[in-house]
Amino acid sequence: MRAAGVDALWVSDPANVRAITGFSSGADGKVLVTADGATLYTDARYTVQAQEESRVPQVIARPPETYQDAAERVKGQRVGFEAEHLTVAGLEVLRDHWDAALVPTRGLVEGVRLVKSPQEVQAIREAQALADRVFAEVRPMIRAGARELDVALALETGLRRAGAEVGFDVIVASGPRGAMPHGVASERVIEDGELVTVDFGARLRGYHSDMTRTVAVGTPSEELRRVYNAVLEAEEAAVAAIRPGVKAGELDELARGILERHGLAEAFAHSLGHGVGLNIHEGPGLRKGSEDVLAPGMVVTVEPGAYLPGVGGVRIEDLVLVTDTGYEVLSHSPKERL
Ligand SMILES: CSCC[C@H](N)C(=O)N1CCC[C@H]1C(=O)O
Repeated sequence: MRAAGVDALWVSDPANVRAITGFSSGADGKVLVTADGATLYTDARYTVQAQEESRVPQVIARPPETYQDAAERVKGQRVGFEAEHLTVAGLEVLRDHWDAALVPTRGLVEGVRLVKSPQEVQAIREAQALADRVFAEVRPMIRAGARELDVALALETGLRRAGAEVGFDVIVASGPRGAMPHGVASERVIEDGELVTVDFGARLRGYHSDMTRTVAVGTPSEELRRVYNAVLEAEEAAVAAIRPGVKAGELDELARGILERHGLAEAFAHSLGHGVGLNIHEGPGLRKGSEDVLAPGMVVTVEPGAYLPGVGGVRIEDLVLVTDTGYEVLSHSPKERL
């Protein structure tokens, strides 16, 4: 906050509210951070929950009382707000209520969230272990004649039964639908000889897991197998290069270079990966030109893909913890060798 030139910070992003306070209904809370500490603002629907969960003092109020209470604390100060999250209307409300200089800030709390605490790593590790178990149960369902939707439903039910939430809309993209990186499950029936991309995650105690496997149904064409093996080579090489001090952009470049050598540069339509935590997508960004430097305690995905419109696609993704000396792969579901 000092480096950003602010005396106080108004936190409105739900994941940042949760990260600072531990309050799990971040969307219905705000946090004011001042030199004296942090205060959670939420309303009477959450009195008991906030007392149970929050590690910072709470004020139970509804707007406009919320802003009036905070106004006393920020009078005459430079108060940062989260420019990437606060709406224009939200900013107008602050202007109406506060006698303070409002300063846009970016990524202050997100910067602290890049490196996970041991408790956060444990939640992500457990979420991924649970997702691995569910995938092993559901894997036999991925065969000719099954609908993508039914595979997704089985994964979702498995996650919920195991006590987790579904981290994001389950992607099950079979045959030509595999060319859509975000091909959420449809009514399409899987056919023999196809590749099926399955990308899903659990959310446990607020923390996400993320993993993709592309599975073969019967014997796919030589072209599809060639693409699969190229993506696997890129994925394994990028994972093996993970260690503290490496620039995230260099990992993307490494994977992209391998796919380029296989003639698949154009087919790799997204970045190599991203950090995972309270949000499914957070820093560091494993993308072209990223200057983010990996450090122990970061949890990232490595997920190169190749997407061929009208033909199909492949993505292989592991969830990886950056350790003091290198990396630990947290996702353990087997990867097929084609
Ligand atoms: C909507 S959450 C998608 C999770 C997935 N593992 C993922 O992060 N991606 C799939 C395609 C690329 C990458 C992304 O940037 O969305």
